[in-house]
Amino acid sequence: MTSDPPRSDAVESTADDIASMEIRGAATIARAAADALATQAREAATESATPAEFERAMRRAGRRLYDTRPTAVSLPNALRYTLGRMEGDDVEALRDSVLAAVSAFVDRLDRAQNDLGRVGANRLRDGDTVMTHCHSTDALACVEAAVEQGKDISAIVKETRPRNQGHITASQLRELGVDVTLVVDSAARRYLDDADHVLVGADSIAADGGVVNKIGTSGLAVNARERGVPIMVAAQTIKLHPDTLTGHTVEIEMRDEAEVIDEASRADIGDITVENPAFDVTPPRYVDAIVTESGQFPPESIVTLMRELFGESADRPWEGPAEAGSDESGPTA
Ligand SMILES: O=C(COP(=O)(O)O)[C@H](O)[C@H](O)COP(=O)(O)O
Repeated sequence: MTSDPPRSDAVESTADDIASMEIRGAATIARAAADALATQAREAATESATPAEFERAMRRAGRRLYDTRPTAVSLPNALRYTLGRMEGDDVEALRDSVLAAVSAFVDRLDRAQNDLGRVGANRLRDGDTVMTHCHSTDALACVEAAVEQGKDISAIVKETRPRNQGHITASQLRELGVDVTLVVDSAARRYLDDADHVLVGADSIAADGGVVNKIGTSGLAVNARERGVPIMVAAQTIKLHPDTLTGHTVEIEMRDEAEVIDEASRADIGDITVENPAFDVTPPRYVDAIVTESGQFPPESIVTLMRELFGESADRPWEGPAEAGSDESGPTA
């Protein structure tokens, strides 16, 4: 029986932080996972006697990161990009290939966010008000670029229960000098009359143009459409979910009920079921534009971009041959 290669502390702590949402948001998760793999590669290079052992250590690390949260496809796409470029005949070459891939991936993330910010900013006019939901660095990049273009932008920020990521958005918008009005989620429809755009990010975008984002996005989009407010989704292309090309659906994470209600209140109420889905799917017909680093797209045409980027299928390089005694046994999907 082969024993498992050691996993870096950086991988363990990054995985724990992603699961507990210390590290959160699709783009930030992708970057953290890539950085953790770089550390794993450096450590595995000193610990592995053979190239096969190195590859196994990397796959095992990838699998640990993959298993943290299921919905943001930026995470498997980060693993795909970095582990998919692992190559070489000896341990040093393998290590260097992973380090080069991580560095290229992180550069790409930075560039993609800046580029999509400029595309999104072109949709915003001087004096516009955006309504936001949750906290999206891609969405904020659009506002930041608009402000840099000298436009005066205001924001109505939904608090985003249960974890109030709207507070992070409000604080970062204030740092940009944007006027912010914070509202509870249920006040969104009332305040849509004051908004010129709904501006949200995405955790995953399906081949049919459906947008998976923080729970509450779909209701906001339906209300916005009814009010005639355009819905703009800011999402770099690592948010495109290649598995949906072959008919797979995106798994929606269900989180702990303790995020919704404390134990004492629950005991007072009596025997109830509490559900806490973290994300929902906004059908493409409610989305006006998906803003990416490659330009803006109507949701229906996102499939073409997805095919260009991924072909017809997506590899899962964190999955290797099943090995006895290992926790990296074959595909689960
Ligand atoms: O839904 C969320 C975050 O959910 P959670 O807080 O549960 O991770 C964000 O809108 C997207 O991840 C996009 O973020 P970004 O644009 O930064 O990738």
